Amino acid sequence: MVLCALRRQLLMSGGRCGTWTRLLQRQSSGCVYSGTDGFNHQEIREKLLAFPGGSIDLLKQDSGIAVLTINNPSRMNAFSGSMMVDLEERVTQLENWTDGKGLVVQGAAETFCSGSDLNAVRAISNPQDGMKMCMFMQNTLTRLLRLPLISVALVEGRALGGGAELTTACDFRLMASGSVIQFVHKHMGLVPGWGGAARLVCIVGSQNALKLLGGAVKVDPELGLHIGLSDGVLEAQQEAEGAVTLLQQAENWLSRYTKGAAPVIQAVKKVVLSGRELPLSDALRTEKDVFGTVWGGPANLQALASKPKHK
Ligand SMILES: CCCC(=O)SCCNC(=O)CCNC(=O)[C@H](O)C(C)(C)COP(=O)(O)OP(=O)(O)OC[C@H]1O[C@@H](n2cnc3c(N)ncnc32)[C@H](O)[C@@H]1OP(=O)(O)O
Repeated sequence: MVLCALRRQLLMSGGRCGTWTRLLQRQSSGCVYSGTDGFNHQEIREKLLAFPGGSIDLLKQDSGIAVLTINNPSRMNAFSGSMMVDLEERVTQLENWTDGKGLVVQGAAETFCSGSDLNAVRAISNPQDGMKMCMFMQNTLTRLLRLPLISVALVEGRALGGGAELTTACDFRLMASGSVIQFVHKHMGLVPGWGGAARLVCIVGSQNALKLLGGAVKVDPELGLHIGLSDGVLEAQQEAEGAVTLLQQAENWLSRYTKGAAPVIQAVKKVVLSGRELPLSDALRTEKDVFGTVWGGPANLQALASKPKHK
């Protein structure tokens, strides 16, 4: 239905073929770039695999909350090329997880992620390869943000450069005390390229985004909360019996939004996503279609049978 609405809208406005094709593809695949943009997925995948190291680990749990771990501790969880490919594969697994409701994205060994692996960056420092890597990561992070799961980045230690961008590809961010999110790109003679600037503007507004990027500002938990980049602060507890780890705290925080049947939670994410990304008339049509998937469904019938009072 969304495709039909888009098609109608573009035909009526005399939309150009390229724009039309791009919009249709974007809606159907979740990706930003495809062959029509000169994006050769296989070619860039092979280039990235030439820079190995680390891994992206996925743990799907019976609770419906999965944990995705950026794992390259000897480089402060910097993204090697093979980790970029790994991330894409983990996102595909999550897209196919019918029982999924939530996702926590964390870094291994008490720090989040220090961005691109600078060794790989040095080796592919020509603009053509840089843009290919950037398209690959934009596609993957856009698909991550569009997952029908409610996601939260658990930021411990540092989230720098591409690591800061990764936090913006989650629905929420929780910062541990002492943690820092910093878009250090300016200090590297760069701007964000993994979609982090566009997403940051949506999260904190253009004024704050300009300050954060222009000043490469270190965002601590207090500033994060103040500008709306962070949705909560977590305190690490001394290791002892009954102590709750930061990951458990993040899962508890998320569970208030993931309580309930998976199709309903996934539907919640879909209607918010379409409201965020589509023009109003298309978002309304999507909302109607998603509504149709839950109306009269098992969770709806069960709720009706229990004669609820919402006091
Ligand atoms: C579009 C994407 C744009 C980008 O992401 S550009 C990359 C932005 N990130 C950076 O520039 C991070 C540079 N690194 C740093 O500032 C510091 O290493 C950092 C993270 C503050 C940690 O400082 P320290 O606690 O003092 O630890 P350290 O410097 O000794 O680091 C430990 C080992 O990790 C390595 N490392 C950290 N960040 C890395 C990175 N991004 N790529 C490759 N290696 C990285 C670092 O070289 C060191 O390795 P080694 O022990 O010297 O072999």
